[in-house]
Amino acid sequence: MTAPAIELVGVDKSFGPVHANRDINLRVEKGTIHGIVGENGAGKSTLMSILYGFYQADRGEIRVNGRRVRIPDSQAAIALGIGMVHQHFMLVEPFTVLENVMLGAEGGRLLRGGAARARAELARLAREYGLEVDPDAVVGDLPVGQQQRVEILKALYRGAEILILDEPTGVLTPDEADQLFRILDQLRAQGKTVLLITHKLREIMAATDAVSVMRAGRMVATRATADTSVEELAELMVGRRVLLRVDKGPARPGEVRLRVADARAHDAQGVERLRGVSLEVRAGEIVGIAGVAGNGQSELLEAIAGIRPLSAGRIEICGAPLARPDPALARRMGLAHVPEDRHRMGLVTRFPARENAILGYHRAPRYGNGPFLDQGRVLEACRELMAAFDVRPPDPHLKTANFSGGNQQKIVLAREIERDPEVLIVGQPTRGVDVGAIEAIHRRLIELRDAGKAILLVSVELDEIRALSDRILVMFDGRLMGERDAAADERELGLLMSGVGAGRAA
Ligand SMILES: Nc1ncnc2c1ncn2[C@@H]1O[C@H](COP(=O)(O)OP(=O)(O)OP(=O)(O)O)[C@@H](O)[C@H]1O
Repeated sequence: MTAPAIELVGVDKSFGPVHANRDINLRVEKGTIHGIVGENGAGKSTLMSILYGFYQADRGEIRVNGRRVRIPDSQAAIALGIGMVHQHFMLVEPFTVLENVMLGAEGGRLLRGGAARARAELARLAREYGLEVDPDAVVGDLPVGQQQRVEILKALYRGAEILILDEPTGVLTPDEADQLFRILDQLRAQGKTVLLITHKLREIMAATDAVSVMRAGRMVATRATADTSVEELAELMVGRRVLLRVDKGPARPGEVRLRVADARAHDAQGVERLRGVSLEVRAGEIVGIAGVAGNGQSELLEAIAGIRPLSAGRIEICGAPLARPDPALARRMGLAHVPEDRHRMGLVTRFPARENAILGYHRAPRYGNGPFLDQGRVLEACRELMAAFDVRPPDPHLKTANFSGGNQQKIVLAREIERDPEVLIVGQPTRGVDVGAIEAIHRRLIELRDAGKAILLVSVELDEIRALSDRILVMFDGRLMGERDAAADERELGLLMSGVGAGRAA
């Protein structure tokens, strides 16, 4: 019998009082795709970071291909044939694909071969694994799906036999995700081993051979994928049954609270991203915007939030025009905004959680009088938010960067949602969030709707749009392609999302 590609025995890791990995045993067979699932903060990224040499385990043994190894840093991991595709890509944007792939690769290899050899090797890898990318393209100009291919190519170029992918589809369009899974299949067919971390249980069911479940730092189960189900995995992760559907009654829409009239906006390069968008959201309804990422949804949210200026058109919040692009003004008019990209906009990760919990709201009277914050009140508010959204650990003093990805997302959601806004605009509310937390977030959004709030939801997850929305608008190429109700046929929505179909929304 061949030795497993990876074997962990009794791996343990703490960060101060946080026991992130507890006595982990794991066996990953060679030539398989092995999924790792678990709630936010369960310890998945920590475990992968130990394998990639970012962190050192406090105790335990790592075996690669049957041999006991030490992995003091990422160079050592690479030398052992372990490659990592990060959630946030580690590419140098102004450099070309070829330069990025060569960058930091073993010096000797470059000297012997030079760029021509690297180019030939890149072409071979691209052919073998279906990883086509233009070697001379500037990485910053590529769509995320292609940037991710560059990350994979970089790992393969360094001789990776074992690839770790941490939530690789979070930022991908459905089409890009399909392509990624085809690439993973090819990698497996060539004998490579893939470790896949994802919150999307459907991906686990479709793509993996085996799946291991983590809960509160422990490895609680490993199953052959064929022998398990989404329901069982969800229950193993969360420790209770999870409602995978949202229950909601009919909407009772009231007054118009958000109006966008013929909005046009450009990006930094001068390209028109919003090409005359008009929509209304009433009190007591959720309007969902479906669409493949990059069709103007982000620009629409930013314009409404007062972050991006309009080149034409108008935005009204609670009956009054938003006079100028100013996020603080939009907030005072009754708007709350959960941005799509929490790293770029929602959080300052080097601040402790308590500061992020009031970010943008620090002038509110409840946090003190005049220019001085009442730290006691800030702490109390932060603790309340953390409890309402089950942020783990519920420690207001912890640096935000040290929360797991999903828990960072919960901090932003809690801050924006619990301010009692009249209008809530939310981008990708459950990206990177575990099934149990998705259930809670969805329930909260429906409660807010039923309490008479107007909610505009942007999500690339069609399931999420269909589960929550009372009306669905489909966005394509900076325009709204049509309006459908929540019972709309998935295929029809899919066609509208790809720009096919008529019936422009009012
Ligand atoms: N550098 C660090 N310092 C302190 N605590 C940390 C650090 N890194 C991680 N943690 C803590 O370790 C625990 C496990 O985090 P980890 O990122 O491994 O979770 P995860 O399962 O990957 O979660 P998610 O699904 O949200 O990405 C969390 O409680 C987290 O706050």
